[in-house]
Amino acid sequence: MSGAAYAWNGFADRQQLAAALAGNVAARLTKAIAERGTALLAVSGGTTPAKFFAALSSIPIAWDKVTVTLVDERFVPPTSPRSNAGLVAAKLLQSKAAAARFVPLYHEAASIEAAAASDSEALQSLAWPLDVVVLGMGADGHTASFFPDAGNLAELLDPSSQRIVVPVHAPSAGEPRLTLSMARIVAAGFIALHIEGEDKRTAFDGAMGAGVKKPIREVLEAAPIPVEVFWAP
Ligand SMILES: O=C(O)C(O)[C@@H](O)[C@H](O)[C@H](O)COP(=O)(O)O
Repeated sequence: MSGAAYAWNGFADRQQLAAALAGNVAARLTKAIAERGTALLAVSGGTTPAKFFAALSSIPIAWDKVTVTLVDERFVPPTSPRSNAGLVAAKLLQSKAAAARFVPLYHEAASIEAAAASDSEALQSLAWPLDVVVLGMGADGHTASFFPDAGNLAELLDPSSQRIVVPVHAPSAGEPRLTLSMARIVAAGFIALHIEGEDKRTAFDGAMGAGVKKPIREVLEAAPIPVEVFWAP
C-alpha cells in the first residue's frame, strides 16, 4: 500500500506561489509561537526559494522568537555562491525576519563527518520537532541531500534514526553535503515541497509513479501528515 499522501497547490505564476507559501509558513510559525513560545523553521537552498524568502522576510511576525536552520547545506563557506546559508542571509534574514536567529550547518571542520557530528551536538538544543520544513526537489527526485547515488542513502532515510545532521557523499551532488536526517524532516508539524517549472512537475509525477522509489517518494511515504506541494509553471 502506498502511503504517499500529498496535497497539490498549483499557482498561475511563481510570485503568487511565493506569496501564498510565505503566508502559510508565517501562519504556522505564529501558531507555534502562541502555543510554545518559540518556532523552529528549516528551509532548503538551491535556486527556487529566493522569491519565497523575500516574501516571508517582509511578513511581520515575532521573528525574535523564530529559529531558522537549513534542511541541507553544501560543504562550502557562506561566501561561496553555492552556500545555502549565504542565500538565507541575503534573501530571508532581511527586513522583518532580520530579527530571527539563524543556526547554520556549515562551519570549518577537518572533515564533513566532523562537521556533522558537531552540528548534531549544536542542533540538539533546538526546540524539536520542527514546526515547519520547506523542501525542494531536483529533477533526479532528490530532496534535502538525499541524492539517489548517496553511498549512505539507507542511513539518511532511516525512519527511526536518532541522528540530526548526517554527512553525504554523492557523485551527483557536486560537493559533500550536510543534511538533516529524514526522521527529523518528517516529524515536522507542516511539510511543504516547493517546486517550479514543467520539468519538476514531470519529475514529481514520475517519482510518484511505479518503478524505482525516488528519495522524494520515500519522504512522502514516511511523513505521517500529507505533504503540501506548492507548484507554479
Ligand atoms: O542545497 C540544495 O541543493 C538543496 O537544498 C536541494 O535539495 C534543493 O532543494 C534541490 O536541489 C532543488 O534545487 P533548485 O531549487 O536549485 O532546483
